[in-house]
Amino acid sequence: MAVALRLGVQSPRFEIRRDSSTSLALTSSFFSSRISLEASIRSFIRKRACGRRILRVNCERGVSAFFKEDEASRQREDGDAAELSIVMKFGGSSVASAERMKEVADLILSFPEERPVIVLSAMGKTTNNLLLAGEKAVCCGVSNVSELQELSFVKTLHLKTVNELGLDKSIISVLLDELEQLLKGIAMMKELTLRTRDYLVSFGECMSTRIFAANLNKIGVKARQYDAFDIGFITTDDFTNADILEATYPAIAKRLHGDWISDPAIPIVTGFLGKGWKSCAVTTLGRGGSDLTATTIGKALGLREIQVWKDVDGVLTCDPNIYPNARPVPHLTFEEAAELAYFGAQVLHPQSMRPAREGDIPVRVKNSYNPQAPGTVITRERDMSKAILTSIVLKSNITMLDIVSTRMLGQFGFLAKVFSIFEDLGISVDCVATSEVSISVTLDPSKLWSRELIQQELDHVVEELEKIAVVHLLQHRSIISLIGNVQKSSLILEQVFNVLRKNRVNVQMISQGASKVNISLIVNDDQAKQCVEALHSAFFEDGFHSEFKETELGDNGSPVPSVSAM
Ligand SMILES: Nc1ncnc2c1ncn2[C@@H]1O[C@H](COP(=O)(O)OP(=O)(O)O)[C@@H](O)[C@H]1O
Ligand SMILES: N[C@@H](CC(=O)OP(=O)(O)O)C(=O)O
Repeated sequence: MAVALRLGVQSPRFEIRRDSSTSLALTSSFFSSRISLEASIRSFIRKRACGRRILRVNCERGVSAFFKEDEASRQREDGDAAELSIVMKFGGSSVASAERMKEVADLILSFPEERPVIVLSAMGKTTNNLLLAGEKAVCCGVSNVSELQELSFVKTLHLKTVNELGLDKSIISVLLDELEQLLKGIAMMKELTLRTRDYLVSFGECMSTRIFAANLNKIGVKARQYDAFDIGFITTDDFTNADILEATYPAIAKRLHGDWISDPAIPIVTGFLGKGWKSCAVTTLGRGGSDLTATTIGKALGLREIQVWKDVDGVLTCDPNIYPNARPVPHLTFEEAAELAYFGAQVLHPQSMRPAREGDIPVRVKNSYNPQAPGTVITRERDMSKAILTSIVLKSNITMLDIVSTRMLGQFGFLAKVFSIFEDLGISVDCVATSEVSISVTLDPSKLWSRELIQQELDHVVEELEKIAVVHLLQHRSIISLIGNVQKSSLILEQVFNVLRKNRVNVQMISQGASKVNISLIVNDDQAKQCVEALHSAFFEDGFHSEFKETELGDNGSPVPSVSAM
């Protein structure tokens, strides 16, 4: 039996067949007559409920019917009304010029079977230049704003791109004028607040997306530009480091999905930006926040995959700027990727894994300069049986505090008191090592990403802690985080200490993350780079896995057949 639902001219055609591969929840009396059904339908709406796709068909006289669909039958039977399938995020390095914008457009079109949502960052180094222009505007005087080198850079880059793509400069000229006005306002006020800073950097993403969408339309691919702050990205009012609020998910799903159904066009969304729920002002999600925009859209729309396109062949075994021999890591779990990002790997925004993990949507990290490279796939689980070390992350310029209780051994409540001081002062802690009477902690240098832990704040912490303990403040330290299989921690640590001993490096603190994917070592800043190089060579280049192939014993004491460093 085939039941065809044909909707009016404003709605796309929709047809459902009742066969073995389609599960429909219908009441037979309702579908007794195909003719009356065709006549009675007014509208339909697709949504997700309990992890399933539901089609709600609204008929005359308020009658509604609900259909449960499986993905395969929906794809097959719903050709022209197919839903958005993936999100593709391109970072600043991927869209740094007109040439790059063309290449990215070609790249998107090389996946004709996909119906992507595109998220873009600002072009190249635009964000940094806008921030510098803002800082200089504070003290340069209103009449000198137009001459600011950074403003000229931003103007020239965008106008040149528009020109080279053969687009009308009116798509960005209003924004460029507004930007200059804003900088003059900053110069007049002699002040750059965090709120103004967010508004200032938002011009980068607003311009890149307008240019990209206009270019797609010019080459005949229908695209629609969106400013994230206008379509439901609702955030906290923590300017420069805002958090996405739950209300965002239904709001952006409704807007993007609704527009797509009524008039399909590739959505081009500004990364990094949101709207504060109380202030209604533009907010940003922290540096590199476009990754988070992409994963948020992925979860909101229940997409099949989230792709983040970078300028490297995926997540690498370490930062290629620290050690050029780094290699791509083929597979990571959400946990590993989150830990890696949190402990300083610039490649992913620290919060970006959360929506992907909650929606259980795979994230693929790819290279827009080398699309053939397989990249890194990040999923909920992976086969850890052969995994030892996955990646090494270095975070420098860390402050460490050694806090020793002045009270007797056995005094309870010491840890609680120490942490309540951090809480009161709003200071977040990275690594912790404790004994009954002493505690060592490292302090997050980027604290909330926006302001450095300034000396004044450090002095304040020490002053408070000295009321209950003897405190040693140790600066210029580095955290080397070893992301991997902590089930194999003895093996990892044995190798680590061999390497460090050979290199005459003393570890000052060691901490094993509760997440079970991270061992952190604290060393002096001036020894850190050399340590990372030596550790990378030992784990990824010097036949570490084959060496252990022969000797390593499994959990039950029997030899482990083979091990690999990834
Ligand atoms: N472990 C790592 N793996 C890959 N890239 C890393 C790693 N650590 C740091 N990076 C740096 O991150 C950069 C890619 O991230 P990012 O600058 O955010 O790209 P985009 O601006 O294109 O989104 C790389 O060019 C590389 O220098
Ligand atoms: N443009 C913003 C947001 C961003 O995500 O950039 P990128 O994807 O180029 O790291 C920044 O520079 O922080």
